[in-house]
Amino acid sequence: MRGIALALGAPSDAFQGGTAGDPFWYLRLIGYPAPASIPQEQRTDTGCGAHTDYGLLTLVNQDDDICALEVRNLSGEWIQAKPVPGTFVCNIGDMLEVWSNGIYQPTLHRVFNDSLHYRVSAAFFYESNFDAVVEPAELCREKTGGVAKYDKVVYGEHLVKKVLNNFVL
Ligand SMILES: O=C(O)CCC(=O)C(=O)O
Ligand SMILES: [Fe+2]
Repeated sequence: MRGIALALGAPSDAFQGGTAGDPFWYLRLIGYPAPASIPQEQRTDTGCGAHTDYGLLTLVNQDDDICALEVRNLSGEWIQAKPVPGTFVCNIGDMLEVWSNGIYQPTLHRVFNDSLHYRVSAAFFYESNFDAVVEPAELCREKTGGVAKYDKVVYGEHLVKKVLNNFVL
């Protein structure tokens, strides 16, 4: 995050304090059973539907030998994010989009394990403070025509709204 702040022309500690000084981070270990082990009638419910991540930045470590994560490119095509051993997939989150006034765009992604093996991923979500009011930073507004393209968002409210919409409870 320090590198991203510097790249945007901000001080390296721009995400400290009220924005992400007390980050609501979480680490999820996610299991994706192989379809063959799931009863036919439940198969469409498995995996992870298309979404963008909610916070600032996500680091995903996926099984080396199973292609299941797909990302949508700028042409609207779904392409595989093939695992590269020893690396992490890095996803930009919604809060970084708002803060940067759209300079950083979150990538839509989804997961379906179509292999013969159980897939595991470890995803580390680096998020804003739960009660942070995130809005386009002034220097990002200046770089993008001077107008805020996004309304203020309370991160915790955004998180709860998306979780309630993305998961079947
Ligand atoms: O399992 C993966 O590769 C990604 C999971 C994911 O996108 C998420 O939990 O937000
Ligand atoms: Fe995700």
